[in-house]
Amino acid sequence: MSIHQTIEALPVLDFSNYGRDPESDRELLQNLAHAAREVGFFYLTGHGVHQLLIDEALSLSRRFFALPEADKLEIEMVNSPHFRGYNRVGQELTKGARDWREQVDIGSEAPALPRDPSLPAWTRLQGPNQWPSALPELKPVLLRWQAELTNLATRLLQAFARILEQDENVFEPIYAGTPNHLIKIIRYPGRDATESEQGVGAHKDSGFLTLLLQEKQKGLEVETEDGHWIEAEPKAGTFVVNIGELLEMATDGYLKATVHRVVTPPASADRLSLAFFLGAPFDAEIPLLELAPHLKAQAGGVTRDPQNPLFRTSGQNALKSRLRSHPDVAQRHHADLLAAQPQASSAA
Ligand SMILES: O=C(O)CCC(=O)C(=O)O
Ligand SMILES: [Fe+2]
Repeated sequence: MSIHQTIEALPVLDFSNYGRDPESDRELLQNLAHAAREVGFFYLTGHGVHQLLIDEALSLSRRFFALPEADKLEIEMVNSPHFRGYNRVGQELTKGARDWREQVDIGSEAPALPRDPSLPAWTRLQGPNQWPSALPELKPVLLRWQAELTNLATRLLQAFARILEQDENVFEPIYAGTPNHLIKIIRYPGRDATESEQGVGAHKDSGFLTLLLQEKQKGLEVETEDGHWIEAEPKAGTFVVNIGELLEMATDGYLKATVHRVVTPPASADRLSLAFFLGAPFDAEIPLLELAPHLKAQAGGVTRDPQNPLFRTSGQNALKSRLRSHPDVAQRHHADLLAAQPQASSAA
């Protein structure tokens, strides 16, 4: 990558005029290319997601986390072979260490497939979500959230295709039909209620793109190429967008998935965020784009980490992340797969 100076803050991109006229598109795409290559993280304004929906999604998430524990445990993830549902604080691991956050994972909804040893193991990821009976309003709002953010992430992916000098629809197999996405609603308790600073440990996201909504409390930090951390504090009206491992793979490292983490909030504060990960359908093969020579010359290859092998089949990649992040689910439902799995590294 091309970092020659210390970056102090994430860039802000305004998407409101995207697609209206070639002149403003050119400027936006230039800024996007810059942001994507320099930090791999940026704030997005003009995203078109209605403030009322944002407010509703945040307030219902808060109400979910305020429910009595028994109501939350009704949808505990360990009940779901498909890694859906609620995790208590300290239940999820990043690089083998506990993340001090509670969360609900909601994926693309589809019927579970029969356990058939002749099917690839990642088919076990497909299945229904769990929804809390104590808060029935949560489901319709998060389904709208899924639909809106899939739409936004798709438009962003088209813009990424353009900065890669590809056809705008080169990633269509990723989002046409039934796209694969994951929502996490997350609450990070304050320092008085945790045992460490690790809200979520340093990691890369495993999908194509992540869109993150932060409520008010800061804590997200992004690692720059020169190894320092910049704060991505909440900015009203914005999403934080970042690149995941699948986009790194598709571009042979021209675009990089950037390492980030969340630091536990101070005592008596807490932090709420909603993360949306656009992945690829589990049966999709991640394409390796044929980049123009001047782009290819800047593609440094995919980061090789023996602890974190990357697979071209999307489902295999997703299963790897899920098994190591949720050892309780893995033990209960997928013990037969564990011996074959390498440990550590990405959170989602
Ligand atoms: O909560 C946040 O701000 C970020 C969460 C995150 O990075 C993740 O879940 O992958
Ligand atoms: Fe992340």
